Amino acid sequence: MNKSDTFKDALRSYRAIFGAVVLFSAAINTLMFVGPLYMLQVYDRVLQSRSEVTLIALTVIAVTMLIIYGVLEWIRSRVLVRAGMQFDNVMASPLFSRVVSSALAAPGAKSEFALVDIDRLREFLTGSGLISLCDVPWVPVFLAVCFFFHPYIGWVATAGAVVIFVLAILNEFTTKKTLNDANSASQAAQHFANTTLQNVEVIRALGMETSLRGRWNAMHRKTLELQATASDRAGVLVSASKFVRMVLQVAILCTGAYLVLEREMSPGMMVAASIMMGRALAPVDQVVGQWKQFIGARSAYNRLSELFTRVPGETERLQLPAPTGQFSTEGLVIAPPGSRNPIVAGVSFALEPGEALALVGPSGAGKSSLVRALVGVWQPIAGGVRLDGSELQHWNKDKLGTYVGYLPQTVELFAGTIAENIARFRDATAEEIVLASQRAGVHEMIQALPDGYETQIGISGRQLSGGQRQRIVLARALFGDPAVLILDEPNANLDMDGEEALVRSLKDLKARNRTVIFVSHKIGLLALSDKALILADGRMRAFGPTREVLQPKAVAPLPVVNQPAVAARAMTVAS
Ligand SMILES: Nc1ncnc2c1ncn2[C@@H]1O[C@H](COP(=O)(O)OP(=O)(O)OP(=O)(O)O)[C@@H](O)[C@H]1O
Repeated sequence: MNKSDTFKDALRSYRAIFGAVVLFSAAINTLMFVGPLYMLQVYDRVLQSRSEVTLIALTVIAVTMLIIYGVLEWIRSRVLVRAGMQFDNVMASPLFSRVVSSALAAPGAKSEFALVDIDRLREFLTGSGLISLCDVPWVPVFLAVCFFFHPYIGWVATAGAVVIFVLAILNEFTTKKTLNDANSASQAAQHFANTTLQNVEVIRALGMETSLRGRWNAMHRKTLELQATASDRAGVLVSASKFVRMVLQVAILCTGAYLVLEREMSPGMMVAASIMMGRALAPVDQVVGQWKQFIGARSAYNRLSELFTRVPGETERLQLPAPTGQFSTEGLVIAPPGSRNPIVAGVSFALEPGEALALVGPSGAGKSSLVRALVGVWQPIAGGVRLDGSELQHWNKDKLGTYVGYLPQTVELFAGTIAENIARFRDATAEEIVLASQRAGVHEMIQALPDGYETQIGISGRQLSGGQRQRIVLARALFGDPAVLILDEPNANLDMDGEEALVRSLKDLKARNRTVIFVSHKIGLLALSDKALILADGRMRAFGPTREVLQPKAVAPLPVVNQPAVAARAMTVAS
């Protein structure tokens, strides 16, 4: 059962409000007749009869109708504002989950722009864009009234509407591709700038600013050039359509005056017809003016629709009992997201609660890739990973995160306080946070900071040292006391104190029957492992009790290139 199947399903909840807006637009457009009718009556009745009473009565009726018109406009805008909020309520959470899943499955797909797309679509649907669209069906009604005044008037107004509409279509054809290209170029430039700015220190230290600025400038200029081309083309057409409208005003009055002279129409009808044609052309004109937003909203809709189709919603899982920590893999084959070329193949092992497994192997052997599959961020292309006998996919994703603690090779912290980072931004008590940091042996270090647990850290915790960050990330992994801990090079940035704290944490985890898997070549840590798995060239070369596996003779024959590296590594750790 899917919580939210597709984007279109989610949009359906917006239908009732959309229906209300259409109804309001219908009432508002009906009240548009007040102006022309008033003119007609004043010219043809009041001026003819010279009756002030009629003028007052007509004016009172017209003003009353216009008050209703004003109130309806006001209610329509309030309804649209609330619709925007409801749209956001329905869409925001499923969209965010899909953006995360999409970024995992296709890291280069710039999925984060979906969050901008949703704003663009909402602004169109709940702003003047939708109002213009709702007014368009009234164009034929206003034109029919023009024909009712006189066929000549009707034809002039229809010709005007057709010319303005053709200009709108031309606008679409001449600017659509360029605007889309400009949009993509702008996204690419923004993505480049975002990723570049994450590495400002390297940029400054290595003197890369000029070359990177040149690259960004080129991308930025391309966007501007495309936007300028589109705006130039659109500008010609928008000016042409304004010119056509002015000419039409003259043409309609000219036709009306001619018909009055010919006694086929009253002067009141001439003025009313001119206003009526203005009403008929206004929505067409607005749509021409809104074209750019419309194209933007339509591309946003298409991209969101594609995202919601490509990334299915989270399937609701049965709540499985908290795991004891049995962890196993069978014939695991792993490829990076979006690829079918295996990086790691043939990994099978089983661990009982309380056992520690060391993953060893030369650089590029596939250890981090294996770890990504073990924590469920990469889906295996064959085989499976089981926690307490159930495939990882069968566990609720959020719950799995609390049962399996993870320390990635690249230490990333999020903007917030140390306490929030350790608590994984969940609601947590101070006791839970302190317990996790005590278990990670980092409580004293945090307390020694001027703001302690409330220390604000930037995106990558810049004011903390590499070792401090790594120890906080270990506390984050230990938060909630997960049954399984998977640590990718947990000692990479640690000093002696940090390593001692890590060894104590691992001993404590084992003593409390937690299952631990870690990547490391440090003898101090390997000594704590019960089992070892040697990975080389993406293949499992050996698995078993650490003492047996890390004897040189236990390593299966390796391809010529990697044999010396792994053998040397195995010799080192075994000595
Ligand atoms: N996202 C990815 N897309 C494509 N190839 C990848 C991806 N991540 C890793 N690889 C490739 O997979 C291989 C194994 O990389 P991995 O990072 O798993 O090795 P490792 O054993 O952890 O190395 P190290 O000890 O240096 O961290 C490498 O050849 C790497 O280029």
